[in-house]
Amino acid sequence: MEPSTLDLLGTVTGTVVVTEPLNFWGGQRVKPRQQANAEPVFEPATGRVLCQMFPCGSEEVDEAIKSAHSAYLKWSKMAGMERARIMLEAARIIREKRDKIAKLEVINNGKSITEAVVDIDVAWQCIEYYAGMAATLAGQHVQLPGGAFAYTRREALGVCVGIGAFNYPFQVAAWKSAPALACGNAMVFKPSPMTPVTAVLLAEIYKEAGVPEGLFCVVQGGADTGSLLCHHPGVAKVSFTGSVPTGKKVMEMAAKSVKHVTLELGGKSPLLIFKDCELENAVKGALMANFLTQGQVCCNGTRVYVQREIMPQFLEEVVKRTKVIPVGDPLLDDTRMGALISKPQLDKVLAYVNQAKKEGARVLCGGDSFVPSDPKLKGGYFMSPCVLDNCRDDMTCVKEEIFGPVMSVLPFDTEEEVIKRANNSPFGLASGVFTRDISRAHRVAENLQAGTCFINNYNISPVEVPFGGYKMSGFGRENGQVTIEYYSQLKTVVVEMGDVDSLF
Ligand SMILES: NC(=O)c1ccc[n+]([C@@H]2O[C@H](COP(=O)([O-])OP(=O)(O)OC[C@H]3O[C@@H](n4cnc5c(N)ncnc54)[C@H](O)[C@@H]3O)[C@@H](O)[C@H]2O)c1
Ligand SMILES: C[N+](C)(C)CCCC=O
Repeated sequence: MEPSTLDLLGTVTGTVVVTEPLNFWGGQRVKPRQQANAEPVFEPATGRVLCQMFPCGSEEVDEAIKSAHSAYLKWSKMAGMERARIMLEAARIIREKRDKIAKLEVINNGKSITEAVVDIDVAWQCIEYYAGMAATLAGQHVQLPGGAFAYTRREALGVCVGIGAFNYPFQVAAWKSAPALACGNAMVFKPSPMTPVTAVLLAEIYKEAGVPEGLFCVVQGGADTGSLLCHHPGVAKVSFTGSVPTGKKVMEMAAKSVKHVTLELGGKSPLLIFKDCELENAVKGALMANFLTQGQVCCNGTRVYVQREIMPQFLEEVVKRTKVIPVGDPLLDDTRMGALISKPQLDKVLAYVNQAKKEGARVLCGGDSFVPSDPKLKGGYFMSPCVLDNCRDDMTCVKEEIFGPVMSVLPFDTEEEVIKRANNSPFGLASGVFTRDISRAHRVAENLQAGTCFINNYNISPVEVPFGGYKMSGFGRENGQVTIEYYSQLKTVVVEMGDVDSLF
């Protein structure tokens, strides 16, 4: 038997090679049927090939969906308490394997181990949270005239597809599968082709916990495989996390057979810092809003509006702290920023910084590619975190999602003005406000057009609270109680107790 990927992990950056199959259905890893279109997957910290990703074709997608469907038939008939018990066991196994899963996530994604450990914790917490909800799913009883009555049943949808982005590979798989499974659905999950290695671990964990074979399947691939999933007649719902352009295509494909859709898309979120804020917290909040996962976070507050009177103090402090962020080997405990996902992504982000300079922004720090002193990291996709000043609302760096460690800072004068400017964006994923004025904080939260508003903090997303977008950042929600509604449907049963009163 081949050693498990997790056994390979007593190791350091630059040494892991993944050779095991990364597809999973029918209760086991499945070898790719054809090797023709293999794509190399890179370790971002070194630029070395970590593994090959073999995209699934139509027969493989079909097999996975059939396998998921047969599991769904069993799983959806189980009591909520039975499903909960198995999901709690899955959460326990993830907790037990947390450090190893986190390590593999770092090797494939490039984020720091400190962050990856939190991501894996959030993943098991999400499964635990929805396990707790599985037994609470219930309908309503409605009394009708003449002793008749009706009741509602909250039923599963069937086979749901999850399509993930590269920035939170394991966590996204958990955020999608946990509510899906709690409601009695099965899921076929397709990770990003750049981060294929950890979703299959989740599949193995669900299996070990006792789900029916096929309940959580993994198919690998990019746009073509994703499109096969979105068109497949055996799929009831697509939950997509990714960019706006791809999200539009997913919605279009799903519309052809009227599938349910959840879209978790991109953002360009505003963070409003008022002069009455607690400045040190506001600076820390701005760093949290911009530099997690090398800035590749959908809800990042990348438009930082600072009230003019405190701009000099804010800039001095934020630049001082940005300059000392330790960038380097993501597997080291002291590292706080690892490598971007790919060379093209690094080049794209650096090009955004150059464009910003051409349009009149001033680089206060960072914005260059970075080569750590450790020779094994010389081929990695690192850059120094960047703060841009002199920004205007019409600049590309303020309008477009950069998806890299680049903070754009803009001055403002009044509350009314900054709310208008903050809302002048097609995106609406998140927002934030720092102020000591409690009335202002809630007024601003009410008036910002975004799915989340953080008051006096940023980028904390406990699994108990819903997460999702307004406007072009998408619709539907992940996490929180409400997500149950996005993975279930309501059946009404009407019961006559007397004779039929026919008009004919
Ligand atoms: N709102 C959220 O919760 C959230 C979370 C993470 C990332 N994101 C967004 O994701 C983007 C970055 O991730 P990315 O670069 O992986 O996004 P992407 O849109 O390039 O890819 C996302 C996924 O879609 C798949 N895909 C590509 N073409 C497809 C098609 N035609 N049909 C079906 N699937 C297809 C990809 O293979 C990948 O799995 C950013 O815009 C970011 O803001 C949003
Ligand atoms: C866990 N965060 C930081 C809220 C990120 C959620 C997923 C967005 O990319």
